[in-house]
Amino acid sequence: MGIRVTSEIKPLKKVLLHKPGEEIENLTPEYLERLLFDDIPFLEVAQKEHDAFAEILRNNGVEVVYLHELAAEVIADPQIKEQFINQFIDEAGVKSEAVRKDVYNYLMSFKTNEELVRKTMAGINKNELPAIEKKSLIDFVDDEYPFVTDPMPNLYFTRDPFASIGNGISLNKMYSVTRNRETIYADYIFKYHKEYKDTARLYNRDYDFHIEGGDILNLNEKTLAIGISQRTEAQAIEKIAERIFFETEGNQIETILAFNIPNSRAYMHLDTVFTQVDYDKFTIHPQIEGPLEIFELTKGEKGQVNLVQETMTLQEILSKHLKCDVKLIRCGGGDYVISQREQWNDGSNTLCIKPGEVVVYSRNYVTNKVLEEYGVKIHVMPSSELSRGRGGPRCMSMPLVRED
Ligand SMILES: NC(=O)NCCC[C@H](N)C(=O)O
Repeated sequence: MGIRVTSEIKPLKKVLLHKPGEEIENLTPEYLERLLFDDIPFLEVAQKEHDAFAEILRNNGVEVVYLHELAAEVIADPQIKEQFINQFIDEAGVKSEAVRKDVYNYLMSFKTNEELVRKTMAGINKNELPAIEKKSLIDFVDDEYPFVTDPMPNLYFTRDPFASIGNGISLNKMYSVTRNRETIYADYIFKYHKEYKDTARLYNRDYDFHIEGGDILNLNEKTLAIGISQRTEAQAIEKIAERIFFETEGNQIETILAFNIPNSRAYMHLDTVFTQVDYDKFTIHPQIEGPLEIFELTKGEKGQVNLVQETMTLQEILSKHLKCDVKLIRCGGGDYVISQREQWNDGSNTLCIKPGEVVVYSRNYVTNKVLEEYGVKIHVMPSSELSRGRGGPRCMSMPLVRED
């Protein structure tokens, strides 16, 4: 079936998740900021919350697939496995030949490929490897840093490393060093997995400019919204526009809307500040109502992308492109303190599983009540630990198939 996603709201059929694992237990206060966390979640509870999320999806007819399982299926081929491990070691920045050999042997020693993949995600502590016989200078220049390969604690935000667009994907170059390593799994899945290897790549991880999946919203089959944000550069949007309009086939996108949003962590991605919950309803961070600077990119003549700059409110721009009178539902209702608090825990980051039905975090109870008042059906998931990573249900899911 491959990838098929042309909307934010049509019935969700298949979704990619990653249940957080030991990578979370490899977070320490010193390195939190670099690893883009604000706190250390309690893994056992985070996993239970994540299972509850997956259960809600399954109970609503969604097939759930896990990142480590797809990656393990790919490396069932011994040659691909060897290539994967070597590339993983390169990208983890392991320099010493002796340590590279140890990491290679260690990863090869796992009984199952799922365990191997999980270990690459979790990070390898120095004390897991045999003490190396020091030969080259680099082996002597030891330091206090505990890891040979860093953990990837943000992997449970499957929304960001790649994004489904029509029947293609954008395999992203991420803003941060830590998250860039996450895209290796999608790289292998979209190169080698029998179900996904023919998927068109509308962007690639080796391109120059950064773009992340949380900034990419499929408004409808003809309109894509992308945030120019802390995580996504304007040049990346121009590049993906060229790929979509001129260099790839099979998508129906006619307009790309580039939303210029503030460059700060509070507005990390476009889906941090608004998500669609029904044909004509969005839940939003109250401070994003605008007027906003928006650029409309369309297919021009002779391989040129046409660009029109507009200043419009969020309500006006969404109504124009969705051809209906869009209602914006404010996170936290109208109250300043509540909206700030619930926005901090991704109150406007919902996962729509069919028009008018969304998965939400329990802790955003004020916003959730407002959603119900607007007639939106909510599926509430527990949220005390997962929310510490600063992402909500949309961030924690990558739709692979939505009904047309
Ligand atoms: N789409 C999203 O907003 N994803 C949340 C990502 C949170 C993660 N800690 C990050 O900073 O990248």
